[in-house]
Amino acid sequence: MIYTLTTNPAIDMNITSDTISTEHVNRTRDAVYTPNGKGLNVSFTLKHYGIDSKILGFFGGFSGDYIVREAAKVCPVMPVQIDGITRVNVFLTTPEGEYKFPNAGAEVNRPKQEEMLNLIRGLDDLECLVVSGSLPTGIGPAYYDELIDVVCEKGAEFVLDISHPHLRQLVEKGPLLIKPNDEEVAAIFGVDVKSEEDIVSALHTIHDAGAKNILLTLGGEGAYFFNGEHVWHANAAKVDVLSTACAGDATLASFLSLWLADRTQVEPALTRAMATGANVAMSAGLGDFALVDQLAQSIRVEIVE
Ligand SMILES: O=P(O)(O)OC[C@@]1(O)O[C@H](CO)[C@@H](O)[C@@H]1O
Repeated sequence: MIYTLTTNPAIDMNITSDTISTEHVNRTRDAVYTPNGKGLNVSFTLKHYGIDSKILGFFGGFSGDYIVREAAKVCPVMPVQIDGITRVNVFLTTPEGEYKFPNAGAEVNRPKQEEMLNLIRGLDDLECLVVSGSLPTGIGPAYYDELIDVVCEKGAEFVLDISHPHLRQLVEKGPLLIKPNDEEVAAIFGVDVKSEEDIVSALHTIHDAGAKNILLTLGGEGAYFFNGEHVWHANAAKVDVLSTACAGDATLASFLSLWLADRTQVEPALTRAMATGANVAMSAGLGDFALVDQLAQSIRVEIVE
């Protein structure tokens, strides 16, 4: 069974405003509220493609209750209940572009952190843990080591989609897959990714450091995948972007939906990933995936090394 762990879930509030000014009241419209957080988005997208997963995370307050209730309609949820209130993240679309305001998240104290570690220790069917997103208040980066050590003790695999600088050390623990973007690769691994030559070299550096597979996303420039043998490139579908929130999570999940079960299926997995990510960027939240097949027609995947 795949489990997703969202250390810092959120209700995403997507709103639109024609103006953004400190001088006037900024009236907003078209509010869309969705139960989210990076790992939850992965579970929802996997479910769309017929792959079961279970959701782990820290949840509290009215917002936490809402997320657990809504998520449970899609996948089993195993919450660790915290005392604070799960955050609400704001995504504001304006004529100039999108503003993202992720909140820090309610505190998760040490007993709750241990409760999660024990919960994972007790999972008899754990095959792969997807750890996604930021750490809330109260949790330091060493917690990622604790989580991964529990997963490894159980003989399971793990996927990391985190932007914490500690990712540099965590790759030494041999993640099955990491999904950085170009900014994260530059900031965390200190390597430039301006040209294809840079990118291929960066992928080798990260693989040599311990990541078994790397899915490097580059927004409008598409994505690269490296499995230690070959490097693939897929272009990005051209779409009218409404909100990029959730697109990266959907890209990761849709890739996993084909590739986890059969790791030779890189081309179809990358095609599905790029089409799904583009479709999600056309709507607030994850949207309905309605245009994935159509967008997939415009994706070309090639081996570049
Ligand atoms: O603060 P994090 O955990 O890095 O990101 C949280 C978040 O922005 O990521 C998702 C989109 O990827 C949203 O659903 C959610 O609000």
